This record gives sequence, structure tokens and C-alpha cells, in this order.
Amino acid sequence: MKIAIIGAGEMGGAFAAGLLKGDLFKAEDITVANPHENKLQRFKQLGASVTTDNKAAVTDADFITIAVKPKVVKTVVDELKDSLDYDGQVIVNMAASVSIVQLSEWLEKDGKVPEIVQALPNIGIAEKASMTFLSPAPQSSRHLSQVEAIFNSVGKTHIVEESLLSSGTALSGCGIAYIMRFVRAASEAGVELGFEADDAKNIVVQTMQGAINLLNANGGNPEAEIDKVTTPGGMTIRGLNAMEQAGFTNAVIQGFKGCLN
Ligand SMILES: NC(=O)C1=CN([C@@H]2O[C@H](COP(=O)(O)OP(=O)(O)OC[C@H]3O[C@@H](n4cnc5c(N)ncnc54)[C@H](O)[C@@H]3O)[C@@H](O)[C@H]2O)C=CC1
Ligand SMILES: O=C(O)[C@@H]1CCC=N1
Repeated sequence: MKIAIIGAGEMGGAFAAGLLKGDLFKAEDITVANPHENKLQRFKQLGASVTTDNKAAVTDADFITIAVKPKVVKTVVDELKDSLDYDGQVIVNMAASVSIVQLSEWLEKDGKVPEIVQALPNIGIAEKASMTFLSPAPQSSRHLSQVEAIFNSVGKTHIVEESLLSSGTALSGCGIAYIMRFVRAASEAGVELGFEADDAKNIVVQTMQGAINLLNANGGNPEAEIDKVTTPGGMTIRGLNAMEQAGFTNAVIQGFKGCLN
């Protein structure tokens, strides 16, 4: 099984890095393409096949991942169209806000379109910890289980209707940034409370790790975990109420929803 990744930026690069840490693909069966050689060096050093030629990248690939900015997708499709095998190759599109209808229109050749699967991961994919939303085009389910296996090898997957993809992108793709912002804010609190910046950040990350492990182990109800920490009349409830007075829950909801405006 071979995969081509067109675009070695933040997302394509993170995907390649995650796949190279796994064992689903041999390193040489992962081809990374980008017009700038300097973006390819680190993948070459890890044994991946690299090229500045998109057409060469898709030769023999079973899965072709498009990981360029949305406005570049049509250029890439136009360039690759004649080199694609519509019966055997699957197009996996990572560009947010490029629809299946739009892709099908751009890819259409003699009345045919290849299998298309929309895949919206987050950059946690570099550490094999992505939350990836998958949405196949109609009549594109032949290889869906293989696409699912690829993304399950670098995190978790959730198959959704295309109409839910942007909401999934908000929660997961953008969500990584919102969670990082929480880490930054909590670390700044740690500094004000007397810790060195690095120590504060490490303490916040380890605390977050504890919260994640508790959620994973105990069925995943955050309110139940909060109750275990919150002594009546104690410290935690004073902090929680202060956070709410400052608009914490509302700010978080507005943030996740705001990216869709
Ligand atoms: N960064 C993220 O967290 C996420 C990004 N995405 C999607 O991934 C796509 C890429 O985003 P980023 O990686 O953040 O952008 P980026 O700008 O970091 O990467 C894009 C890469 O494509 C390369 N490129 C430009 N023209 C090309 C061409 N004709 N052929 C091949 N490569 C070309 C650029 O040199 C660059 O390395 C976007 O469509 C975005 O919506 C989706 C989910 C999360
Ligand atoms: O900010 C963006 O537009 C992309 C989509 C999800 C993460 N990055």
C-alpha cells in the first residue's frame, strides 16, 4: 500500500511525520511532494520518498492526500487530473472548506470521478494522536475502511456527514489551538503564583494528562471528575466560580463557534 501527500506544510508534514512513526506504511511507500525542496529534507532523512513533482508523486500511489491551502486545491487537481487512475486511486482531501461537489466537478473526466474521501485531522497527527473526521463522497465507500485504518493508525476517527465536517474541524482541527491557548493561560497563572515559566507549563501539561487519563479510565464525565475535586467550602469551588464570573464557559463556546463565522 502506497500513499502520496501533496503539500508538506503544517498539516501534510504532520501527517507524514505521524505515518513515519507508525508501521502501516514502509517509509519509502510514503511520498511527500512540495515545490520547495527545503520542506522535504526532514522526510527524506526519515526514509520517505520525496519529490517536487506532484505528478511523479501520484504514480503508483493507492491514496493521494491533498494537503495544500484551499485556494491551491484546484491548481493541484488540474495538474494531476490526467495522471490519475480513477478506478484504482482514492483522493483524500484535507483542505478545509473544499466540498465534495466542488472536488467532483474539478476532477470529473469523461463523466467519471475517482473515489473521494474528505479527511479533516488536527496536527496532533504528528504524534499519532489526531482526531480525524472522515466523510466519503457518495459511491466512495469501496476503500473507506482502508482510509479509516490509515487515520486510525495516527489517532482516532469519526465518520460524519459532510455537513458536520466544519463543526468537526472547529472542535478538533482548530480545537488544538484553543487548548494550547488554555495551556498558555494556565501557565501564566502558574507564573503569577510563583513558578518559573517552564515549570508552570510542565505542571499544567501533566495536570492535563491526569485529566485525560481520568476521563479515559472512568467513562468520560468531566462533571463527575470535577465533583471529586471540589470540597464543599474549599479551594476548588472558589476558583471555578471565579472562572465563571470571568466568563470562562461562554468564552470557550464562543471560541469554538466563532471560527465558523
Ligand atoms: N494546519 C492545520 O491544523 C490544519 C490544516 N488543514 C488543511 O490543510 C491544508 C494545508 O494547511 P497547512 O498545512 O496549515 O498550510 P501550509 O501553508 O503550512 O502548507 C501548505 C503546503 O503546500 C505547499 N504547496 C503550495 N502549492 C503547492 C502545490 N502546487 N503543490 C504541492 N504543494 C504545494 C506549500 O509550499 C506548503 O508547504 C489546508 O487546506 C487546511 O485547510 C486541515 C486541518 C487542520
Ligand atoms: O485555520 C484553518 O483554517 C485550518 C482549518 C483547521 C485548522 N487549520
